[in-house]
Amino acid sequence: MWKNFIEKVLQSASKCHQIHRSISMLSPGEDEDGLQVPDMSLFSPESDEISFSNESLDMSKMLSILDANSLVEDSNSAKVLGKNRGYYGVGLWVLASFINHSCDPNARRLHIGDHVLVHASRDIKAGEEITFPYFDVLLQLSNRKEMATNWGFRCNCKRCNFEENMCSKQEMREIEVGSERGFDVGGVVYRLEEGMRRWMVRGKGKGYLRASFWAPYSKIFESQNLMKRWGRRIPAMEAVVESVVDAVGSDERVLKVLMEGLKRSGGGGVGDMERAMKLGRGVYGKVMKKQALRTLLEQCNQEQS
Ligand SMILES: C[S@@+](CC[C@H](N)C(=O)[O-])C[C@H]1O[C@@H](n2cnc3c(N)ncnc32)[C@H](O)[C@@H]1O
Repeated sequence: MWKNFIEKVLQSASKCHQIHRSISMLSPGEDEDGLQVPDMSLFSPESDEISFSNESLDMSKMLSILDANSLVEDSNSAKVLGKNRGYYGVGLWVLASFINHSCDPNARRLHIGDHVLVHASRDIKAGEEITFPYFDVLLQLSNRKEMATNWGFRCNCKRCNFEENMCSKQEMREIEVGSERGFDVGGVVYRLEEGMRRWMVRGKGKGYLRASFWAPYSKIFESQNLMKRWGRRIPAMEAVVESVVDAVGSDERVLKVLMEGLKRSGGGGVGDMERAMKLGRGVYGKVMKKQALRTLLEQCNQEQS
């Protein structure tokens, strides 16, 4: 699929000046300091006239650009999954290509047919850079660093910097190793919560670390036995979910744990549902996808008529 995709894009770029020009504006994944901010008019529908290109393509630049900017129909980007994976779909969306990665993202993307919608996953301040995750951010710092390194960059977001400081603590490293082994998830969560209390980690910092150790937290919340065994020594699921969503935005996996927990505890009343809807406001499921697709199609029809 990757090969077909590359061939199609190169063919379109060699035929159409507009396509060639807009792809050439994208980052080849390195030496970004020399890149110019493109004029927004390049992306306006008026500049969409087809004009034939007779410029020859700089193949190696084009390939680097496609490598650094192509997305797959998944939360991961093509570069993270590897070119030889059987994707369900892979594409290049020029405007979305200007969005950088952050482990503390404020947006998500949703693929609908051939369209990609980028939507806020939490409140965004005026002037704040829009970022979405290129890879799973519910992972601990060392794993995220590895993925960013594979991509060819170092994430310098608020969360990574905060965790970099925390991870210099010997105890934190032990918690990381415990989490990687995956045997004693209760012990990992208990040690982390105790550590955060002693190190006086509050607010977003707590959410960042809980997001990084989401795997052990979710294993406990999904198991009645573990919940019984650890009881009050670990925080309530609702409090953990709330802090994770507040720190890194909504995620289907976090909401799933919340909904299943509410069902088990006999919750799920109107108040619970309202809270769950509020926490899940950055996640759109199949129904929303269908509605968005319908709206897109209606708009396309209106433009054509
Ligand atoms: C899809 S482009 C993103 C937009 C690009 N930065 C630009 O200015 O056009 C992907 C490339 O951006 C850079 N990048 C993305 N997120 C980054 C981050 N958090 N820190 C540093 N570089 C990043 C990497 O070089 C990556 O290969």
